[in-house]
Amino acid sequence: MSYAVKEIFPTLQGEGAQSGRPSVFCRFAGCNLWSGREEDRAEAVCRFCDTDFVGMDGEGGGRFADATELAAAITAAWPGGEAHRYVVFTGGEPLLQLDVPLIAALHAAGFEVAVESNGTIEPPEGIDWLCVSPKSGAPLRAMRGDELKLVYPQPGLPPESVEHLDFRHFFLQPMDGPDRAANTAAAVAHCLRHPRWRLSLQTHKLIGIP
Ligand SMILES: C[S@@+](CC[C@H](N)C(=O)[O-])C[C@H]1O[C@@H](n2cnc3c(N)ncnc32)[C@H](O)[C@@H]1O
Ligand SMILES: Nc1nc2[nH]cc(C(=O)O)c2c(=O)[nH]1
Ligand code: SF4
Ligand SMILES: [Mg+2]
Repeated sequence: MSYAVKEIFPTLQGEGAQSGRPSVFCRFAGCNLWSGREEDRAEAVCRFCDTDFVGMDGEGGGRFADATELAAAITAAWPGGEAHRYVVFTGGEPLLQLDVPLIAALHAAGFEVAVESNGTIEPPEGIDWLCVSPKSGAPLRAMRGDELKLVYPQPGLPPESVEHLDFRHFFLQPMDGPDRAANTAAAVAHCLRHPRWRLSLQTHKLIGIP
């Protein structure tokens, strides 16, 4: 299978339990919950997205013919040595494209493989770190994983509705946008009253890195 990639870049994981970890981000093009076009946002299932995942025109983006070719590009973007290699597949929705051959090619190159998913698609075998971020109005099919990262608040998707699921970590991430300050205060208040939940800040935005 070939892969449509928006961008590939090294940075620190900004969110969740792996926050601060050196990573290569591979952002796939396309999502099943929004076209990515501003004129479609108001009618989309997911309306608060902070990301441009349209096209293949970003840094290191393009069409990759097979798993070997994409794994080589990700390896070339890794800034460190042979140890602690970590790739984060995101998007858009990475589980529209991530498959067993690509995971195998990255394992062969010495990477741990992490995924940021909206949870609507059953994940392939072999993912080392699965972050699921459910979306109100979308079916949730990935009901276990390493971290559940709920963008907060989402009308129709209260934390209580997902906190029984089989995850090691539960995070509330304040919804960025015009109400970010109020959303952050509300998330802090919820965590204090419901200590199963911890706060995830988008730390890359705070320090101005990608
Ligand atoms: C751009 S999404 C891509 C991965 C996947 N489609 C998903 O939604 O999980 C990456 C992460 O950013 C989160 N996110 C998107 N828009 C956000 C916003 N406005 N505020 C806070 N987090 C946001 C998502 O919930 C997800 O955890
Ligand atoms: N630094 C950094 N950390 C991130 N964690 C999840 C991100 C994403 O867009 O999936 C993201 C991102 O875009 N940048
Ligand atoms: S599911 Fe993820 S990539 Fe798709 S629109 Fe929502 S936040 Fe953006
Ligand atoms: Mg992001």
